Amino acid sequence: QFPRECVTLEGLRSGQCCPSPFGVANDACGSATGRGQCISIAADASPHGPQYPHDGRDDRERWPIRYFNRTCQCNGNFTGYDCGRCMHGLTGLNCDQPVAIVRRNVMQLSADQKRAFVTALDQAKRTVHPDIMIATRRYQDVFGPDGNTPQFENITIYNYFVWTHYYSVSKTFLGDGQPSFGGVDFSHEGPGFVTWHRFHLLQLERDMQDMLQDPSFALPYWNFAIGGSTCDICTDDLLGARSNLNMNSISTNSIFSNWRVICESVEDYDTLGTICNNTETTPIRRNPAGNVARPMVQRLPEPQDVADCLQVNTFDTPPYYSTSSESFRNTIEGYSAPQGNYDPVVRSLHNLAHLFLNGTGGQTHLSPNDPIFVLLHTFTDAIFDEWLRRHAPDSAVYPSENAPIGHNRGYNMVPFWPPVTNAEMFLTAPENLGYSYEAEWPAAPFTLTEIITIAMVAALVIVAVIFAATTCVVRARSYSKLEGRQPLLGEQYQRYDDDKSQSVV
Ligand SMILES: O=C(O)c1cc2cc(O)c(O)cc2[nH]1
Repeated sequence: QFPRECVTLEGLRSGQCCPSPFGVANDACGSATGRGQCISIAADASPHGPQYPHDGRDDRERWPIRYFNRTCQCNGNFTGYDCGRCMHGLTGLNCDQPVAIVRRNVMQLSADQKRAFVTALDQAKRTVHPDIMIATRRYQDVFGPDGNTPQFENITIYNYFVWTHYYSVSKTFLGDGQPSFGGVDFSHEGPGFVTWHRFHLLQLERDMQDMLQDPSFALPYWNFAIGGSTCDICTDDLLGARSNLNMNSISTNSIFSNWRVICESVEDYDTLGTICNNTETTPIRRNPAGNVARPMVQRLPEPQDVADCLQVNTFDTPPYYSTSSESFRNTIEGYSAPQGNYDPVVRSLHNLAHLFLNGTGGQTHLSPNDPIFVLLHTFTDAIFDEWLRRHAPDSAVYPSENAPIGHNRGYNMVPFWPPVTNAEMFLTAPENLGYSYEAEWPAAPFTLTEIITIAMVAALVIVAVIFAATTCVVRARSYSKLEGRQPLLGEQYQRYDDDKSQSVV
C-alpha cells in the first residue's frame, strides 16, 4: 500500500509521501529534472450511499487521507509514487516509446508460453515487493506499542496482490467486544467493481513486468463462459489439476500445490482489530463444480450470458449496489441475471465463476490466493472493455455521488498508492491504458431502434419503387395514346388493342 521510503516515523508523522526517484535530497517527485512535484491530495468528499453508517470509524474513508495528505503529481508521461516510471502504454528513459501489450486466451498459448506464465506467477509468489510495504495494524496502532515503531511489513509481489483485495473487502472494526461491521466493500457491489479490479490487475502485471524485466509481459485470460461443469484450465500445465488423493486439493504435479494462502485468520482480524500480514498458512483449496449443496453453482456461465450482458445499455443504476437492476456492472459482477434483471437468488458471470471454484477462490477475503483469480478477472475486464468499446459512455454515466463508500467516480481506490480514482480506469484499454485483448465477441444484434429504422427505410424504398413503376406505366399509356405506339406492353395487350382498333375501324 505505501512506498518503503514513506513508512518511516518521520514520513508517517509528516503525512507527506514524495520520494525522489533518484534517491537524492531536495528532489521530491523528481522535481529537479521536471518530472513532478509534491502536492496536496484531493480525496473524494461527495456523499456515499446509505449502506455505510459508521463515518469516522474506518481508515479507508476518504482514502488515503488517514495516512498521507501529500503525494507526487507527475508531469507529462511520467507516473509512479516518485514519478520514476512511465504511464501505462509507454516505455523508455523518457517514457516516449509506445508499448502495447496483448492479453491472450490462456488455452491458446503454446506449451512454452504456458510454462513461462506459470513460472512467472510462482516467482511473483516468492519475490519480495521491491517498493511497497503493508500496514499490519490499523492507523491508531500503526506507530507500535512504544509510539516509535511503525507497524509495516515486507510482502511478496503475489501476496501483495492478495492483500490489497483482502484489505478492500475487510470489515470495519468498531472496537473491542463489538461485532465488526461487514456491510462495507470497497471493491465489490458497486460501480467500482470493474474499475477497482482493472487497476488491481494492472498493478500485478506491472510488478511482474518489472520482476521479469520484460515490459511486454501480459497476463492471459480464462474464458470461463464455456458452460458445463469442467474447469478446462485446471490441468497441470496451467493452474493445476485436481489431486487424486483429495477432492479439494491441487495435484502435486502442479507448482500451485506448494502455494500457501495468506489472510485466513479472519476471526482475529474481526475480533482483535488486527490486519492480515504476509504469514502463509494452509494450501489452496479448490473443488470445481463440487458444491453439492448449491446445484446452481455447479455449472460455469454460458457463452450466451456474455452476449446478453454486453447488450445491457446502462452502466449502473441506483442504488449502485448489488441490488441494482438493468445495470451492466451488476450483471457482469453477477448479482443480476445475464439479461440485466436483478434477482436475489441469481449468481451469474463473474460471481458464478468464483462460486464454481468452490474453495479458496470462492471467498472474497481469500479468493486471489488461488491464481485462477487472475485469469477469471482478466476475462471479466475483457468483457468490461468490450462494453466500453460498444457503448462509448460519457464519464458522467459513472455516479459521482451516493454510490456505496469507495465507489464514487472521484474516490481514490483503496488501498492503492499513489492515489488513483475510479474515473481513471473508466476508459477503453487499448487507447488509454496500453493493453488490449485478443478475443472474439458475439456480434452485436440490431437494437429495437435499429430494427424500426431499417423497417421504415425498407417500406419507403418499396413505396418509391411501386410509385416509380406506376408512373412509368401511366406515362407509357399516355405516350402510346398520343403516338399510337405501345412500346411497354406485351403481345396479348397489343393483340387486344389491335383487335379493338380494327373493330372501330
Ligand atoms: O457469493 C458470491 O456471489 C461471491 C463470492 C465471491 C468471491 C469473490 O472472491 C469475489 O470476488 C466475489 C464473490 N461473490
